[in-house]
Amino acid sequence: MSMIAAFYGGKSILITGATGFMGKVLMEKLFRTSPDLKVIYILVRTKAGQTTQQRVFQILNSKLFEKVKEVCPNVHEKIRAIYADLNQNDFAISKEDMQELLSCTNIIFHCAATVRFDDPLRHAVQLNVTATQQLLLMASQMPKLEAFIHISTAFSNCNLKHIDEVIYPCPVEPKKIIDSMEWLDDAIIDEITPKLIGDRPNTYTYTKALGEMVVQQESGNLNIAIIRPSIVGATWQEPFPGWVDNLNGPSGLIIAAGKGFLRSIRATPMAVADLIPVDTVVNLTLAVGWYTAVHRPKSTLIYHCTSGNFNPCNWGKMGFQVLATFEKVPFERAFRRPNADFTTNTITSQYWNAVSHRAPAIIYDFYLRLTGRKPRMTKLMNRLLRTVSMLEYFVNRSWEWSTYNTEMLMSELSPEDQRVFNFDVRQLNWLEYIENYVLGIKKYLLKEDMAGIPEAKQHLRRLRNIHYLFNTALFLIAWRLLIARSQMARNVWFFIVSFCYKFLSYFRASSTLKV
Ligand SMILES: CCCCCCCCCCCCCCCCCC(=O)SCCNC(=O)CCNC(=O)[C@H](O)C(C)(C)COP(=O)(O)OP(=O)(O)OC[C@H]1O[C@@H](n2cnc3c(N)ncnc32)[C@H](O)[C@@H]1OP(=O)(O)O
Ligand SMILES: NC(=O)C1=CN([C@@H]2O[C@H](COP(=O)(O)OP(=O)(O)OC[C@H]3O[C@@H](n4cnc5c(N)ncnc54)[C@H](OP(=O)(O)O)[C@@H]3O)[C@@H](O)[C@H]2O)C=CC1
Repeated sequence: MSMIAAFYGGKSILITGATGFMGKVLMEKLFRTSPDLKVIYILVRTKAGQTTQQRVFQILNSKLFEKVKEVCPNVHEKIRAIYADLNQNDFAISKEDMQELLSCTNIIFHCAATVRFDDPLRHAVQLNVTATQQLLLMASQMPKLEAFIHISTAFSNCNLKHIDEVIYPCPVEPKKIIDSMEWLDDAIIDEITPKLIGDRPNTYTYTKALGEMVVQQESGNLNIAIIRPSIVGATWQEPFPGWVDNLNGPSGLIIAAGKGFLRSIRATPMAVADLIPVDTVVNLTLAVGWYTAVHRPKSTLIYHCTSGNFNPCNWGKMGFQVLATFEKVPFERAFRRPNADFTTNTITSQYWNAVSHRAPAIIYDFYLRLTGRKPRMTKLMNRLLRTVSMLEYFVNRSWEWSTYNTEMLMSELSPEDQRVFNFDVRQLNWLEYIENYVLGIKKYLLKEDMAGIPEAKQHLRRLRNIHYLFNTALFLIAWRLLIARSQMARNVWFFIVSFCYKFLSYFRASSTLKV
């Protein structure tokens, strides 16, 4: 019997960010392994015209939850969606709901965050710092609370090369930052943002670091742990391989490459691609929840959920395997044939951006205009290149994360728990994982049918022929222009033609002799 699964039985669990990528997998695993848990409270806001109930209904009826429905048929009754907006005071939770949360919650998993790299500082602080502070305040009023698990990121201190399982202070206290957001206007905040984030690349990593400081400062008597995952990718094993439902991390770029939009990227092939499957993160999170509640460590423990020091994969290997998978299972209606060149040189990268990205977009838009349609490719390409430029920071560096606490926890688990809540990435086969990841993107994100693969392959063959034709035409035109202008080019041309003529004559003569 799994001790961790048994621990969550009968518990009331509060999850923030349950509608997000990680939150959904966390809920799924909890229901599947501990179907006798009492209730999962989730804080949900309304979005895209959907009520909180409709959002929950949609999640429970998704493919991800198919196994859960077999193990826990009454899952609908065990999930309690509470309307909440983490941007509002007291999260805009009603008095009755708040009362229930305060009096019943046993465990909190705080996953909600804004993960956008370019969020204005005010918004990122509100969600990643102030909301964390408010949740801690709520937690301190929960008499039955056993553990508070905060999800941060391994990149919260990405300005350092070696990162230990400790909280590193930021120069300005989070409380001061929170206060200043109340009275500074947006223009001034924008002006001071680069100074505040310092050598971090964006507001996301900076505010996640501030969030950790808040957790440390406001922990009081709470039993707290922090989890720092690296780049979270599709599921490795559970509930099935390759599940993914958003464009964050590498997923968006894999689509862009598979559809032939992204053909080159400024990335260091030997830099470590510190990907971590989402089910691995969830298994570690649940194990940490159990350990923190049962063993009550004296201080706040931080757990790095990374792959680099256990089983490293680099961007070159990843890119190669992604392309190899496109050969077997191409995406439908590609714009160009998939091909991704990694370059470390800024000038080469700019050259490829002009030749492989902007020029084809301009030509295609010209074609759209000619055929009476609205041009759109240049706009799309500009957005893609902006996205790529924001991710470049992470594909040109390697980090070392110490994993003492994660390894300690692994050794504390029973063999059964090590199996059911496996977070040992040494067992992960990267080539298989990346192939499943690409397949998962095709199935669950792009919703493409596997039956369409022959047609997609046919389409790629057509694109290859167009590519050859286009290059030949371009070469002939360039050559013709050169011949018209340069005596040297004419001489070379006559030399080649006469050489070919002599070769053919010799070949004809020798074949006549044989007869
Ligand atoms: C063979 C090749 C293989 C290549 C593999 C190489 C992979 C390298 C990947 C490196 C990843 C490194 C991630 C590091 C993560 C740090 C860890 C964390 O904690 S961080 C936690 C993880 N957090 C993140 O990863 C957040 C990253 N994302 C962002 O911060 C923002 O989306 C944005 C600033 C990039 C764009 O903002 P903005 O312009 O305002 O626009 P919107 O947001 O509204 O979207 C615009 C359009 O772009 C689309 N799209 C969206 N995302 C991506 C993507 N990743 N990619 C591509 N496309 C993407 C989106 O669908 C939309 O399309 P459409 O509707 O117009 O057709
Ligand atoms: N994905 C990754 O690569 C990594 C993620 N992490 C961390 O893991 C955690 C989960 O990330 P992930 O699941 O990928 O992120 P998602 O963007 O998929 O999910 C974010 C969640 O936060 C919720 N949320 C955002 N704003 C509000 C708000 N104002 N009120 C209520 N809820 C809100 C979202 O709700 P809604 O659906 O309504 O928008 C959603 O449920 C985050 O803390 C992130 O920093 C760490 C490392 C890597």
